[in-house]
Amino acid sequence: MSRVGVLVMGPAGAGKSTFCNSIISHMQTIGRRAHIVNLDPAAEPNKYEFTVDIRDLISLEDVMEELDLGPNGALVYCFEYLMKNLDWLDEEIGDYNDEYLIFDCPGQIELYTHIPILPNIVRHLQQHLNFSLCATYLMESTFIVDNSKFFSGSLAAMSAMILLELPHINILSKMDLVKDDYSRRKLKKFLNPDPMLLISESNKNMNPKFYRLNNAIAHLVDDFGMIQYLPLESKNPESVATIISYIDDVTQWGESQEAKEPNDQIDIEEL
Ligand SMILES: Nc1nc2c(ncn2[C@@H]2O[C@H](COP(=O)(O)OP(=O)(O)OP(=O)(O)O)[C@@H](O)[C@H]2O)c(=O)[nH]1
Repeated sequence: MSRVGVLVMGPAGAGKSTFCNSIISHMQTIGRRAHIVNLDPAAEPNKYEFTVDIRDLISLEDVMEELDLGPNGALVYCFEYLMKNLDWLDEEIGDYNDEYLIFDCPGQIELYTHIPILPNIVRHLQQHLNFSLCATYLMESTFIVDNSKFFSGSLAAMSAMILLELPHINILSKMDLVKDDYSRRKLKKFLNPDPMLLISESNKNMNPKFYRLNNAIAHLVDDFGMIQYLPLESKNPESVATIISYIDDVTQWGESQEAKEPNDQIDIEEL
C-alpha cells in the first residue's frame, strides 16, 4: 500500500494544529500509526512531537534575521529552500510506509492562492514518495457568519482546490463556538451552499460596488460547483472521526467503504 498523507491547510488561527493533534489522538485511540510533519518554519511547540519538522532544515527566525526579510518573504524563502532540498524531506519521511502522515501547513494565505511551491511539493510526494494525498482546508466558522465573508473564504478554498488538484475536503472549524440558533442555522446553509440563493439574500443596501463584487464571486463559486464543507469541533472525538472517515474514503485507506455523499449524513445538530 502507498502511504497516506493529509495536508492540513487554511488561514492563520483556523485551528490547523489543533486538528492535527486531534487526528493523532484519534489514531492512538483506534491503534493506527500516525505522525505529524510540520511544514511551518515558525511553528510553536506542539502537544505531540513532530516526527518530521521543517525547522530542522530551516527556521523562519534565522531567515528573517540573516536575510533581513519580513515574515512572509522569509516563509517563501524557507519553502524555496525546501524545494531545493527535497532529498532532506525524502530522507526524513524515509520508511514511514503504511502509516498516516499529517502535514501541518503554515497559515500564510498566499501559499494556497498563487505561489506554485505547495503544488510542487504535492507532486513530489505523489510521484517520488508514492503518497496517496488528501487536502483539507479549514475555515473558522465564527468568521463567516455573514454571506460576504463566506464568499471570500470560499474563494480562498476554491483557489487551494484549483492550485493543488487533490481530493479535497473543506472544513468549517470551531463549530462549538457558534452557539446561538440564528448563526447555527446560517452555518447549516453554508455546508452545502447554494451561492445564488445566498447572494439573493444579501443586503441590497450594501455599497453597490461591494454587492457587484459579491455577486461576481457567487457566480464563480456557483460555476465551480464543488464547494461544500464539513463541520468540525476538534475537541469532539466523534466529529474528528467523521472527518477521518471521509479522508479514508478519498485516500482509499483500508478496505473500501461505501461511498458517502458529504453532508447527507452530517447535520450540525448531530455534533
Ligand atoms: N473552541 C475551539 N477552539 C479551537 C478549536 N480548534 C482550535 N481552537 C483554538 O484556536 C486557536 C488557534 O488554533 P491553532 O490550532 O493553533 O490554529 P492554526 O491554524 O494552527 O494557527 P497558525 O499555526 O497560527 O496558522 C487556539 O487557541 C486553539 O485552542 C475548536 O475546535 N474549538
